[in-house]
Amino acid sequence: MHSSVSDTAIGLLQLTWSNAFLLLLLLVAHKEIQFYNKKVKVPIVGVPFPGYVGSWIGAVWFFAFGHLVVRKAYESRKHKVFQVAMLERMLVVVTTQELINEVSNADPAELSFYSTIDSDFQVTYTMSRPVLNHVWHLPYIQDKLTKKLMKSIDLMQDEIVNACGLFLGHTKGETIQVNVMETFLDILTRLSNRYFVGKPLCRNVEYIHTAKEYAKDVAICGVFIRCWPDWLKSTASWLCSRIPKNQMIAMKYLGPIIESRKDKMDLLGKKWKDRPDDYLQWLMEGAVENFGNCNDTRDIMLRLMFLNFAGNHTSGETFCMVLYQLVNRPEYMQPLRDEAAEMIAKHGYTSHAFTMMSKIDSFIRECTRFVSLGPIIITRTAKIPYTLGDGTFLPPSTQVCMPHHSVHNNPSIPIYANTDFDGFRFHKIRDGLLQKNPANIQANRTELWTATSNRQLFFGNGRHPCPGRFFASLQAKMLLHYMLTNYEMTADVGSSYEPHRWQTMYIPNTHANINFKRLTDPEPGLKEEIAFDLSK
Ligand code: HEM
Repeated sequence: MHSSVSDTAIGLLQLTWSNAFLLLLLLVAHKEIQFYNKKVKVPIVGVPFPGYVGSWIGAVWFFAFGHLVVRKAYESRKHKVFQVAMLERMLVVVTTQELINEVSNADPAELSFYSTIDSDFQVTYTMSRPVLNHVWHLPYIQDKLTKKLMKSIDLMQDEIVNACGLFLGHTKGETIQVNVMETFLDILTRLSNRYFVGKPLCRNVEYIHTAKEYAKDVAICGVFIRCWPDWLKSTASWLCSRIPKNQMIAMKYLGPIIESRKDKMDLLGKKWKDRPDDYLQWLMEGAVENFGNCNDTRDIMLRLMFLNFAGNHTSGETFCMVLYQLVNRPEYMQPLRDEAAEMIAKHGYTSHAFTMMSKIDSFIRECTRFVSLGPIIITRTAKIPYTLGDGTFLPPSTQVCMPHHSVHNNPSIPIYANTDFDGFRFHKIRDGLLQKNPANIQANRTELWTATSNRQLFFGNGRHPCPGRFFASLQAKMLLHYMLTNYEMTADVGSSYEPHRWQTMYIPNTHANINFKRLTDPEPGLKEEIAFDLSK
């Protein structure tokens, strides 16, 4: 019975009618208990009529048209707080700036981020519970990982040159058409893993495939497992065999590296001068700091895979979303190239030069505002009975979130007054400030993509803003700059660049292609390096 969820779905079709009926009954009973136990007294939107049957119809409707339900309710301005019916639970949405602030900044003992992650991704059955129970790995992301990238951008550049050469072509004049999602998930996973585990593992095809698929498998299995009552979850998780399989593959590669590094740490201690400077090493040293040793190889592997879960698909999907907008708006390409060339001429090929590329930052942020990765964000779970500032009572286990895509398109918020696409919207704000006062050194930091606030929610806000956002931002800018400089990118006339939208997700179109024509000669040694990597 060891098969993936999709295999299982096919297997379920072969079940007898009586078994299928029993399964359906269990699901219905589970939803009924969920619906009545967590009844919140706020208007339900997107349901044809109130009550249990209405919530079922609403849930099916929300599955298909969740983005429209949320947008319509937000734009109607009728409710400060509303709720929507989902297949497995109700979801409360707050809409005012005050309530968005309140929920983002709430005490985690009252409105919890980790309980949401646990319940959405069923962490106990997918990524392993200890990874969430004690998040000692977290500070290494915002602090060490970002700093490492800023001071060693040569590693990122080296990986970008290699990955683009391999996937997008390295012969001058050659045009290659690629499937964007597949290709850029591979590229982004390789780039991040250069800093997570270093070379050569970051170029190992099987490891990168596993690191890339991990997030998708966890997300799909999380949705599948959470539909079942608690007592059936471990049986349900038994059907999600791709996660243990991926963990085994990750262990096959990471286990020996961890063991050999551990031996050196034991042998040489602080005298080990040329120790690797990557996330894996920081994890091992963090384990020693926290527990006196790093003997739990599996726990270290799981934490590294957690980072792959958190960082790869988010970065990959965001980048695809940006590319789709760019090839459909080619008039932005030259101004982006010109600004990048100007900044590099002024500041050298440094992280500072990329910080100063205001137009690229603005363009990326505008794409994420205009398209986005889903209608809602920052979901929190009530750990205790909680009363919101407007008096709305949330029983324990209620999930509450905010409609970021609607907020980012709300014309009554001054920076979004004109909601049409304007790639240089945020650049113009910074430029305006500098025109008024050229000595204003803060101007360059205003309204950056990585900023978080109650009107810029893409990376979260309040207590749990994404700690990987500075890494993701610099990585995306460097990759985009390299592509603009070395390739002509054109839309494929046969492709649709509309995202797939369902329930609370927008996924950049997985079938879309883009044409890449190499404009420059390959970097010295690139052909040989790629040939060598491929021959292994
Ligand atoms: C464009 C890419 C990315 C996007 C859009 C994104 C978005 C987010 C969001 C929305 C949250 C949750 C905020 C909340 O609910 O309050 C989050 C959390 C998180 N992100 Fe990212 N992220 C990205 C890239 C990354 C990368 C590259 C890493 C790691 C290197 C990373 C690591 C994390 C972690 C560990 C958390 C959990 C934070 C915590 O426990 O407090 N993310 N991210």
